[in-house]
Amino acid sequence: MRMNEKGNVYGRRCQEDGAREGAEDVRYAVGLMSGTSVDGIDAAAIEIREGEAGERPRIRLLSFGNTPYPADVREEIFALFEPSAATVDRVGRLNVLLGELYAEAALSAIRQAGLAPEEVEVVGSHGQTIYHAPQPFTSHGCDLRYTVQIGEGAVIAARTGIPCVSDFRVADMAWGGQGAPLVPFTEYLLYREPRRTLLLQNIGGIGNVTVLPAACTPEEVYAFDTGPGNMLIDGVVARLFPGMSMDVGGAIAREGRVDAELLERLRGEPYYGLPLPKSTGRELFGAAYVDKLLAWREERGISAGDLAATVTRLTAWSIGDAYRRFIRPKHTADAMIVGGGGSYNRTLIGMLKEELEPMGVEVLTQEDIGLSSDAKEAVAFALLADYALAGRPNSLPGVTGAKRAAVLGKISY
Ligand SMILES: Nc1ncnc2c1ncn2[C@@H]1O[C@H](COP(=O)(O)OP(=O)(O)OP(=O)(O)O)[C@@H](O)[C@H]1O
Ligand SMILES: CC(=O)N[C@H]1[C@@H]2OC[C@@H](O2)[C@@H](O)[C@@H]1O[C@H](C)C(=O)O
Repeated sequence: MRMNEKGNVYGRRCQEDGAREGAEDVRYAVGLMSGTSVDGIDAAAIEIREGEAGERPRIRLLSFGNTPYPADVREEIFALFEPSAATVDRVGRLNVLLGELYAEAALSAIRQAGLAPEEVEVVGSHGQTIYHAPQPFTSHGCDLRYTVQIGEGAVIAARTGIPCVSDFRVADMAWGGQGAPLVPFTEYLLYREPRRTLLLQNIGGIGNVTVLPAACTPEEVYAFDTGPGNMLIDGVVARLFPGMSMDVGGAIAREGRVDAELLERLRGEPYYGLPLPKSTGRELFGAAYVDKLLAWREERGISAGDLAATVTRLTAWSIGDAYRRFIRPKHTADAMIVGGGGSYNRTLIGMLKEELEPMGVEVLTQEDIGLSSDAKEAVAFALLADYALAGRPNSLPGVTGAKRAAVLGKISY
């Protein structure tokens, strides 16, 4: 497991705070996240201290690492995004293989944290989304929606000897919700402030934003997917720059020129205007969308670098557009804190500042506030699992559109 530099820095900060406390008032949990960018397995070991009633829990990151997927596994995941290829036997095989890889990543994070598996109360594993269908369809008089995350929790529990909470999204859908985004529940717990309205923007494969109005109650939080995060940038770079899977630091886009006409066409995507709540994924912004982009590039005769610059600008624009359209009419934000791998794309962050700072929103990254952009979602799934294991509701129905809050996650002992 490659330890993340920021995770180590955070770990050192924790050490400086003093030795970890005894087991009575402290719990340890591990969170595993494999997101839509399919860059591998993020694993975080955290310490949770329960506050007094009404207080927020206090979290410390003890270790964090990202284990890239083996190349053949990554290829198989991408293959299964295509529903006709995702036959039951292929999905079944990958489900148990991912369970094994997730268990290894969890054990590695536990070792790095200096813990023994017996000290860890729960592993929360998001799994790998291979299909997400939040728009309801009707069958036999029932309104149905579905989402598929694989990486068998029973395998994780068996290999680690620790209860595992997995498959979080389906319970929210069972109550009529989008099943996403789920991280806002933890953002409400950990980031809300009495005087400032904050936007927590994740730029992973998909982009999603959480609005935490100053002194908000859980009911006042709202969140939604803004559109592509790094998905189009990665898609274009992988197809046009052999051997590359991302625009490291935003170097390619920095050299390119935005094609105004293509940008205008891309802004017309209906998703951006859809009302809340809403969520999206590779079903819309995946391989078929990148094929379309490459065809338009040919048609307009623009360079590979210009296409990368154009989709980077589109991504920043979609986040600014989401603020203008859905947030500013209700709340004036003081700051946006960006997390996810997109934080490391300096060109994207620069463009995001150009979008938001003229509207008075300061743009910061998780690192700017002393945390880790990489670790944030893995930490969130550790905390969601801690709630699930205790049978405590861990969802925000106002965010997902569900009829009620629920205990999300299935427990494998
Ligand atoms: N140094 C870097 N420079 C530019 N981009 C980077 C860098 N590091 C990571 N990224 C981008 O971040 C992506 C991974 O982000 P992240 O791990 O947050 O996504 P995810 O969790 O898989 O997605 P989601 O949150 O949508 O489920 C990579 O695919 C890449 O595009
Ligand atoms: C179905 C699915 O996996 N959705 C992811 C995806 O990646 C980002 C965005 O789209 C968000 O809605 C969600 O993940 C985060 C972790 C969430 O649920 O908050």
